[in-house]
Amino acid sequence: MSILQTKNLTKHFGSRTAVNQLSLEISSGQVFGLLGPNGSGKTTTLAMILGVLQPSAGEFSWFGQQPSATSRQKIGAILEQPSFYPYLTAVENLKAVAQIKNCSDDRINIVLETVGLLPRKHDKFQTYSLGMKQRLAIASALLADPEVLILDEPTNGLDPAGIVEIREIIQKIADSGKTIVLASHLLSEVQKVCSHFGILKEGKLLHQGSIQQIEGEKITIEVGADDMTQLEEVLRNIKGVLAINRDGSFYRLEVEHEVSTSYIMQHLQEHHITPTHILRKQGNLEQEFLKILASHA
Ligand SMILES: Nc1ncnc2c1ncn2[C@@H]1O[C@H](COP(=O)(O)OP(=O)(O)OP(=O)(O)O)[C@@H](O)[C@H]1O
Repeated sequence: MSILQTKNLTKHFGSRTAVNQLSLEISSGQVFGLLGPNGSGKTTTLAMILGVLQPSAGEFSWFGQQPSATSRQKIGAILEQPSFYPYLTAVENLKAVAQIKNCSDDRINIVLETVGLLPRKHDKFQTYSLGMKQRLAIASALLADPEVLILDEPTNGLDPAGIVEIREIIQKIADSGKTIVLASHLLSEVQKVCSHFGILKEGKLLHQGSIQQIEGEKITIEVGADDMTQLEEVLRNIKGVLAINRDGSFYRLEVEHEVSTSYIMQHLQEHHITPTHILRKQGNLEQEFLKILASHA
């Protein structure tokens, strides 16, 4: 089921085009990563689909319908760091949020459990670490039990342990059946947590696809040796090697999935070749990202 569809969504700020004819589709259950460098239009896109910013042109629909107050109620979002009261506890802060959102506060313990803050629920907000503050923000976005959760740079400023915690929480929320849209400039974060992604550059959507498709892509093995001519001859006769391309001091081989480095080594040893370099690489978002950016340079 289509959760969000945008058609030629555009936002101009004066003469600057922050989002340029963005058309994308997000389906139910996806964890969709909107990926792009700083200033590429991620926050502006999220602000438009949340009804915070008026698009200059284009349109979008939520749950297959025109955006409305009812559709907005099914969306939980953290666009900016929410302001919590420093002297209130997590529970007291969430009670205040429930009042503002006009929703019941009977899910407070459930959402605190989801973000791992139950044991600290009676501690004041000001005693929280940055990671805990971010987790409380996610809890507040989940309070009204939304179908969709929207997060802008959820791991910004966190240390590696904090990043892992947020990633696990996002995974848990996704496993519970919610659709998640997150903006990030961190490739590894998007690859680890997202099922689908879109790449924005200067407000334009360059690519939209699934992470699985990238990870299932061709395997490459880099091999170098002192005698590159002899190496090439041997490589050409190895079964499972699909293509050989020279890249500086090594060859980049496209290989079938079962081909391992030890299999290549075995063949090289039979011909008394000792590689100076051998490395197996599976398709990853970084390579794909660079390829896509290069093709739009
Ligand atoms: N209110 C505004 N007025 C003028 N220009 C703006 C405004 N908001 C954003 N912009 C510009 O629009 C472009 C896209 O900004 P946006 O914040 O959407 O990008 P982003 O990908 O979210 O980047 P970041 O990761 O830095 O937040 C930038 O050039 C930015 O300077």
